[in-house]
Amino acid sequence: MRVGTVREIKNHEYRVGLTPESAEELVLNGHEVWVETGAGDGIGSSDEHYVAAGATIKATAAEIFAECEMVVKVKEPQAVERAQLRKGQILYTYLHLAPDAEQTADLVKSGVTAIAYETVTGPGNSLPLLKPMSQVAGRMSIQAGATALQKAQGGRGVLLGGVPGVLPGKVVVIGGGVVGINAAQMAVGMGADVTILDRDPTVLERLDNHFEGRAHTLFSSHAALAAQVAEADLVVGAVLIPGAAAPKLVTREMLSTMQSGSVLVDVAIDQGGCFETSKATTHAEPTYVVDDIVHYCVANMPGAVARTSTYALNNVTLPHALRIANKGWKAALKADADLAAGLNVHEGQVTYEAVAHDLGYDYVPVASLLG
Ligand SMILES: NC(=O)C1=CN([C@@H]2O[C@H](COP(=O)(O)OP(=O)(O)OC[C@H]3O[C@@H](n4cnc5c(N)ncnc54)[C@H](O)[C@@H]3O)[C@@H](O)[C@H]2O)C=CC1
Ligand SMILES: CC(=O)C(=O)O
Ligand SMILES: [Mg+2]
Repeated sequence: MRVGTVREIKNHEYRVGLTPESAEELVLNGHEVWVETGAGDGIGSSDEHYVAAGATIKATAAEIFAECEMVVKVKEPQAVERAQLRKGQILYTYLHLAPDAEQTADLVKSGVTAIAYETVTGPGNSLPLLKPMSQVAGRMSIQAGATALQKAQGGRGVLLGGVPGVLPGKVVVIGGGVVGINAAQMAVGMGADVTILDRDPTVLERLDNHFEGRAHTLFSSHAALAAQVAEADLVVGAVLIPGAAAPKLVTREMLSTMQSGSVLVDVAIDQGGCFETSKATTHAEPTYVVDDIVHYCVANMPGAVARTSTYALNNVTLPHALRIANKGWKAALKADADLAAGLNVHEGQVTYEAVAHDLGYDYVPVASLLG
């Protein structure tokens, strides 16, 4: 199969779909790999690195979209990229379709076979292709929040760890999954006062055991959440209902109960965000203020630490990319129900139930396409 990867064009996105090492593995499996010139610059991998791995460098993304049977990316295709997708082509990348009607409509129209990293499953309902980026974003959320809390950034001037004789800042993490535990880990490490809310008793128990008293856990009722948010210096939004738009848990009304200059970091923004006042921002302009509360809502946080993130991402995406390239998408999905869960759109049909439900498309189960 001819597999291609392009330079990412989302704002300040420096990751790349295939590292030179991944390109080499595809080549060793008998595939042809095309790479857009400069695609690896953001991770310190030059065109020469890719050539040494056996890949062919192409001058434009257009050649790759036109000629490759599978395009491996990181972020959802932008409008100019979507216009180049076509029937018979596989797109393998993050998509986050449920909150993105425009992208979904374009993918449906294009006829492309789109496999979303974020809905590929693993043992015990895990999301192994989302996990490493959630680890990165969870850890970064506290760095981002701590920076935003500084006065010059519009924050209320609180140092999360406090100092001897002054109380630490209060961090509230909503959602205790992968993002949540990594955020809490960083906040605890800085010496903040940390509370994690979740609705899943198993998750709460796991967190309680993990932190051994260094973080509090709390069932995420509306009332408990409202009370915690009112007292927080930093709130991290880390909920997920797989594939679906995030529930709006922090309302605009709740902002008025918070202290001026407090900070909201909405990591769940890629699924639409879990604060009513969230709107996606970019690394170039990561924050904005609503009702005196600083909002940080960057949808591609891991892009800022592109080298760490690209290698972490390739570790989990490459094995499936190899299976798809070796067997073809249909046989690969038929052989692996976890990979089949990644198919979101195929030849104009929406094959992921939560996306179909949220955006009003007919739902076509993947199994019905595999024969
Ligand atoms: N902005 C960015 O750059 C990135 C964003 N993400 C996003 O972060 C979000 C979280 O991802 P993960 O931690 O991997 O998901 P996860 O599935 O590991 O954890 C989500 C948690 O939310 C909990 N939850 C669901 N409803 C809740 C409610 N009403 N109150 C409290 N908790 C609730 C679930 O029980 C679960 O424990 C996802 O939307 C993911 O796409 C991930 C990586 C990068
Ligand atoms: C998960 C995601 O949206 C990202 O890594 O950018
Ligand atoms: Mg997005």
